[in-house]
Amino acid sequence: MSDSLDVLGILLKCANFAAVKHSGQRRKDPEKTPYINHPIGVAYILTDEGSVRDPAVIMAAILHDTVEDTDTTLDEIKKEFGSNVANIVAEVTDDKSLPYDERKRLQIVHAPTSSKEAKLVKLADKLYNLRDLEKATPEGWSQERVKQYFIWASKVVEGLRGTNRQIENSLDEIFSRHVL
Ligand SMILES: Nc1nc2c(ncn2[C@@H]2O[C@H](COP(=O)(O)OP(=O)(O)O)[C@@H](OP(=O)(O)OP(=O)(O)O)[C@H]2O)c(=O)[nH]1
Ligand SMILES: [Mn+2]
Repeated sequence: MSDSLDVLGILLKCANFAAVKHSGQRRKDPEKTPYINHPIGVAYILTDEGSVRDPAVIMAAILHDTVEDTDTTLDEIKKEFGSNVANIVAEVTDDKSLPYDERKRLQIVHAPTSSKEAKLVKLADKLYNLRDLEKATPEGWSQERVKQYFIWASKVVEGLRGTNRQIENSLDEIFSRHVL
């Protein structure tokens, strides 16, 4: 009982931390959805669709864009949530100082050698973003850019396979509609 309460407490600490860090940020959809909907939704894909129960993976999912997109540092994540969670977040964090094309290329290169925990977060992140892309075109994106994102995401997912059948099946359904 006290163990499960500890997990609940730490998960809500994570959700609160991410909400504070992402506050003020919006998604690129026409409704300008609060950004926090994305990390919460990625974590929910893992529990609800992927049947993932590892708290470190769920915590990393909630935190997965804080270092990339806010002033959060990996040291801060390590201090608040431990090195296990911080290491997963590090694996799913792009180096924003690199040019766009290089960042995108490195995701394809690094996918196959990622840890299982990082692969799970990456799979759920891609599934969430591809579902968003099917719903609405992000502000300022051309149809060609949308098409290229589907193709690029399918290449990243190639390197993440053999990790979670349910999530991979959902991704394959999307790719069958968009990637020839
Ligand atoms: N589809 C979609 N994406 C949106 C929306 N609003 C924000 N995003 C974010 O945009 C990112 C994809 O856009 P890009 O231009 O390719 O990437 P960039 O932000 O790294 O420059 C995703 O980042 P990410 O989560 O770090 O993932 P990834 O693309 O790096 O895998 C996604 O979360 C939206 O309305 N729809
Ligand atoms: Mn993300």
